Amino acid sequence: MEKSPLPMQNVHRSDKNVAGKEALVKLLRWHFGHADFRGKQLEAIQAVVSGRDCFCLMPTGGGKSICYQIPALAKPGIVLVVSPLIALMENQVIALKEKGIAAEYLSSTQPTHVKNKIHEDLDSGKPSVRLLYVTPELIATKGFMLKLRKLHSRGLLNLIAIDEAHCISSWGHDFRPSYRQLSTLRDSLADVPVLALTATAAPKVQKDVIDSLSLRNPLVLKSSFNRPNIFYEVRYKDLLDNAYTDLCKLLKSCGNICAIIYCLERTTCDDLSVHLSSSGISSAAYHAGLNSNLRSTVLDDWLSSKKQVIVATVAFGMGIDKKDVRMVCHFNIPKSMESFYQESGRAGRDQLPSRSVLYYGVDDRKKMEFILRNSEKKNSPSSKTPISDFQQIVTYCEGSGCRRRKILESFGEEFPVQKCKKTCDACKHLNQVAHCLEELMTTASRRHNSSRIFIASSNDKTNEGQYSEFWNRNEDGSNSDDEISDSDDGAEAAKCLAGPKLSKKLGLEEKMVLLERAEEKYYESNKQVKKFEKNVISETLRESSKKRLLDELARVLELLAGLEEIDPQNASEFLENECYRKYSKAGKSFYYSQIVSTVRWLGTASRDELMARLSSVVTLAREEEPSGESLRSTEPAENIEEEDGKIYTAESWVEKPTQQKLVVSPSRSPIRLPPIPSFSEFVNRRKMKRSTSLDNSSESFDDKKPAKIMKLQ
Ligand SMILES: Nc1ncnc2c1ncn2[C@@H]1O[C@H](COP(=O)(O)OP(=O)(O)OP(=O)(O)O)[C@@H](O)[C@H]1O
Ligand SMILES: [Mg+2]
Repeated sequence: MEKSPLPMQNVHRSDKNVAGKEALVKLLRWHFGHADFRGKQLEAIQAVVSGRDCFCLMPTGGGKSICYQIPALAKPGIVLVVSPLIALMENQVIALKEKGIAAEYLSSTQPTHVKNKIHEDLDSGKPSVRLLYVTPELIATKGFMLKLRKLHSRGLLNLIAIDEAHCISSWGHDFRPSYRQLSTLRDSLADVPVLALTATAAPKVQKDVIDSLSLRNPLVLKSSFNRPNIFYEVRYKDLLDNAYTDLCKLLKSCGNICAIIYCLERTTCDDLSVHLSSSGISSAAYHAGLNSNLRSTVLDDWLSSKKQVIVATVAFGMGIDKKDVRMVCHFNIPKSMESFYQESGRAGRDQLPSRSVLYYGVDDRKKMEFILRNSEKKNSPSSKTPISDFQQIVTYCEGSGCRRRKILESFGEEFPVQKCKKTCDACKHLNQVAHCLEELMTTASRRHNSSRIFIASSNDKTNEGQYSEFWNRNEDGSNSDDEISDSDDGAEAAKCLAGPKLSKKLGLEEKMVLLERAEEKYYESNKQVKKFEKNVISETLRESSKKRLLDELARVLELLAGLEEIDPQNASEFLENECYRKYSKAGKSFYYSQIVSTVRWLGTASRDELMARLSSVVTLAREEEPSGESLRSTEPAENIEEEDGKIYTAESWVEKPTQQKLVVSPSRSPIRLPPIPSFSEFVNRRKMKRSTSLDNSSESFDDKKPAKIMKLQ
């Protein structure tokens, strides 16, 4: 739809009019339909329109885009917008075009003829484009910089807006090295005003951004980071019978809402999504482990409200502009207050009442500490200290007192508690939260003594007992910090959002090459004695795994009263032995993944499923130890099935529970071991499985229980 040019002609009459409130409000109403400016929008616009640099700190969803979109309409010429994600650029350009505003973006993903057309327009004496979105990489090219200089020399470069400016800072949560190259802008285009926009409130990031972009006497605008429409709440996993069930109930109690659930690991996303779907909640998993087509479908379904709940890693992040997200839930503790704020801030962009729920667990905390300490060790001492950032979010969860205040204080903003107006659990249910914290202390110390804690201690020097799915991926050569930030996923997500046409083949092939190399490396390094020793499943590890299973079993049996026939000690040994039998050859990564899956299964298994799987232990408790004869005749069927190419997971046991009463002593069973797949076999199976599920995904994504696979990528 083309808008009449009337309001623009009005404001172009004189410079005074250009920066005048009345004229700017007119543009806002005319083009965007908003009644008035919000927060500091007007100040930012007036500053840049009158030629001053500006640093604009506004919360997520605060309306930063308007701060450079209105200047593009207020003055002739072009506003150059630097954006970190193609998806972000594309979304904004589409939205602007729908409003009749001439906007374009330039990226390597566009067809050449489209790019050529934009360049022709820029080279013409009177370009029609008002907002040009580009990547930081393009700015760094000589050719494009030359073009900008030409535009500038013709008086056509109005403003340079750096969106998501925190990406320039290594202190920021989304550091992009390519943003560093933007520092050359000031040298080349000295007198073009620069507007830096971010929702990252940390003072060190702010300073870094201002210094890196060489902003001159910038107008620094900071809006309050308070999001009054979000209710903040923490739930304590250690005090819940089952966090999955709790989340399910919570979502159901809210009706058919649109929600995001953030998880640390891809497997949790898959698991949780299956669990929610089986409980009748329309949900889908989203993470970097899915191929780009599937991610695109999941995202489209969620954006169009076909799916209500998206269960994602932090790959699902920047640039997601869905206004009616009513709940953001962190199923695992995030790595910093900054991340938490950004992610929870995706709720309630329409300013309507929304919720942030964080499920806090002591195990999760220890796991994250472990990962962060590892990444701290890898980084140089001068870089950021993730552990100290992490402490803030731990205090948010473990401390009493207003949650909102804790968030705002961590950003250096003072916030009197009475202003919270009972919009966090700690202010609304003071006694209840205090009671939970007390109980948490007792439970945590009891559990610590019983050594059930997942990662024994973050300061522990030994490797034993510190294995998580993250640890597995580390072992396979991946970078744990990448896993937390899923930093590559940003670009992947961008490609995915920008359209299925974008290099999907390339991604897969590249991935395959990398995986094959990883496989070669794996076997090569396996030749080394040291590495081999590292991969051996030690007795200590087996003991700690048994304990972990025992603790979970004891908890489950207490919950499901009436299962006295199952002796937890025997049962935990049986389950551990199952894992050992299957994966002793493959090494501790495989073995431990299986233990983790089994523990997870125990947490969700029904009475019948438990009885079916542990039937041999039940019998064992009542029967005499069998003779060697009977051992051979009772080989379990599920192992034979697995040789037919099934993926070896705890879930495959769950889906096909044996009805046979196995009268076997687990430690003496002559059961045939399933073949251990090579790395590429494993990956190929995954690939085949995915493409099959992709074929069926449109009609039956929900109905299918995706087979759980071990984390190797
Ligand atoms: N003055 C205004 N009045 C009403 N709505 C507004 C106003 N300014 C912006 N909005 C709306 O607020 C929403 C968020 O705007 P925008 O995407 O610019 O936020 P942002 O600050 O860039 O957030 P993020 O940090 O997530 O990128 C949009 O839907 C936009 O239309
Ligand atoms: Mg924005």
